[in-house]
Amino acid sequence: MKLALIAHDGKKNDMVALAAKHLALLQTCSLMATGTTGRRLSSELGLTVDCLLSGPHGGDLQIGARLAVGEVDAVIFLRDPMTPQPHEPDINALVRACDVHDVPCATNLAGAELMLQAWTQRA
Ligand SMILES: O=C(CO)COP(=O)(O)O
Repeated sequence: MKLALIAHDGKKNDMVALAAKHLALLQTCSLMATGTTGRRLSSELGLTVDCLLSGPHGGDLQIGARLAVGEVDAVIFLRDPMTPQPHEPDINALVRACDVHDVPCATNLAGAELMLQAWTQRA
């Protein structure tokens, strides 16, 4: 599975904990992530992650571009709904691209858990 992982700063600890919980599955995936998220997953969990640009510098758009050409199977995007983001248009573009291309996109922990549990049962 080609999985994109993204977390806003207020959700990065949640992302690391989620990935730690599902480490065995994620080790079988081809992972990409926005820069800071990816570096944390790599350094703290030893995951191999294709780290793109940081979100505010275009990382969401890079993932969206890959998704549009079939290079992303699913997205976990732990957004922080309480903190305004300078690159809100990029975030909306990525979520829209998921809807346009019917790619599953979990934007909170509960949805991400369901997604990863479903993938674990299929694996
Ligand atoms: O801002 C982000 C997504 O919109 C996340 O980017 P980073 O993983 O580089 O912090």
